[in-house]
Amino acid sequence: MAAASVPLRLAGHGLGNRLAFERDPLGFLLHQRQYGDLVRIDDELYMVNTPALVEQVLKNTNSTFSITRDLLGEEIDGSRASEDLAQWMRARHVAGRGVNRSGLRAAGDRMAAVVARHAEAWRDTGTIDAITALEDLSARLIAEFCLGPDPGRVPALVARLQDARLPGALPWPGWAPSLRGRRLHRVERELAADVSRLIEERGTRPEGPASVVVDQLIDACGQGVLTHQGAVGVVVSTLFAAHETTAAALAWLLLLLDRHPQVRRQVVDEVDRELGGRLPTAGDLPRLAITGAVVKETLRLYPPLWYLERTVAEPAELGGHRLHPGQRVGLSPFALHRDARLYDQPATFHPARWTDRPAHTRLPGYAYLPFGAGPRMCLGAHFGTVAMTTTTATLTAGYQVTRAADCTPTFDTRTILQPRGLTLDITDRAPMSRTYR
Ligand code: HEM
Repeated sequence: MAAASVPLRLAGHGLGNRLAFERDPLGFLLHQRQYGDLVRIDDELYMVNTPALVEQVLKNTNSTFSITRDLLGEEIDGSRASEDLAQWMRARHVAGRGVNRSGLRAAGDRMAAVVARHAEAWRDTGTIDAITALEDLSARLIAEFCLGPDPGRVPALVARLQDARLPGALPWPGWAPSLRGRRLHRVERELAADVSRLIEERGTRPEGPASVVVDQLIDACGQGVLTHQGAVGVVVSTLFAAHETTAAALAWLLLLLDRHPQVRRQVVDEVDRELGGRLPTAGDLPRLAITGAVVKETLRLYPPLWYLERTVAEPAELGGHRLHPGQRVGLSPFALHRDARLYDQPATFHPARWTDRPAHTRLPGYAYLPFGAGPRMCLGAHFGTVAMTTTTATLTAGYQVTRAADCTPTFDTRTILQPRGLTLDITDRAPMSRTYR
């Protein structure tokens, strides 16, 4: 491992760094890298900037380093001995068995039909707000996947939970955050109640179509591995973690295809050649190599989770520097993915880097992290990739998706990384190309 640099304060004192981080988070993350592999932002926060140090932090999460906020931003006890952590790890293990490749194969075959239905409605409207429409789609995809073909109000409640969490564009008055917190908890309770009812209904009527995820959870509850509340919790967290990230990634992907018509042409040719006008199934995806590379490259340039953080739980040494419990360590997939030491022309959208001379054959481990890594790696990495590839193939096969002339999207980093203000025009590609209708 390269020796870590002396930790540095960029702007002379810690507060300056914090303000710079808040003002322009992405610019700050790219800027701080030049100060070394391990950079001190202030007494509390350090950044790691190399795959080797990132590996040390992510691999040792749940022991030396911990996650101290849940997916909704609430504080939790993530220490090694915590019962909450043990319960979460059991629940994620069981849910993970349902999110595996065989569980996904059946769901993947149904997925394109859901995308096609949404796309027709978008085409009828003509113009869509990308984030709202894609969140609606991904909430539906993940709700069906977790809970079966009839997830009731769950997709709509997931969208409401998201709204309740997002800070407004204007600063909040002092009393407002507690109002927002109350609203967030109300929607969370409603969502948990609906999920709980759907799991119970499935438990009493085990015949008929359902989802592998919910059946795995019910089995685990029956064996005493998991409580009913634990099963509900993992579904709520999964719904929430899945829909916003997948929607943001798809929005970036559609924006990139609009900006790079020659790549779009390659995707259209591949989809026409491999699918011949029908909807994609899970079995088609391995042959959609260019589409898959576009998905990978989008997640490299615009990883929705652009910044990850851990709290030091036990005395640690990182890059030759001692860290103490309570201090925090940050790492940025966004900055790592744009590091010229790891990627040629890192700021260029170049999907062929994943197919022509596969970048991953030369990349060190922990250099490509859209889904994180280690024991807390994303539970839905495979589902997210399948959902993005299926959606891209279905949309490009049938429709022309272009950025509306009057919109200028900007970087939104308030929660995950999204193209704020992206509006898309959806029209039929060519009547003959849509034989699946
Ligand atoms: C393109 C889409 C997605 C991206 C970029 C993404 C990214 C991530 C990342 C980076 C983490 C790790 C956070 C950390 O280390 O602190 C994570 C966690 C998680 N993701 Fe995803 N995700 C996506 C889609 C999904 C989907 C589809 C699901 C569910 C099927 C899902 C479920 C989860 C869960 C449950 C966690 C928490 C894991 C834990 O803390 O143990 N994600 N995601």
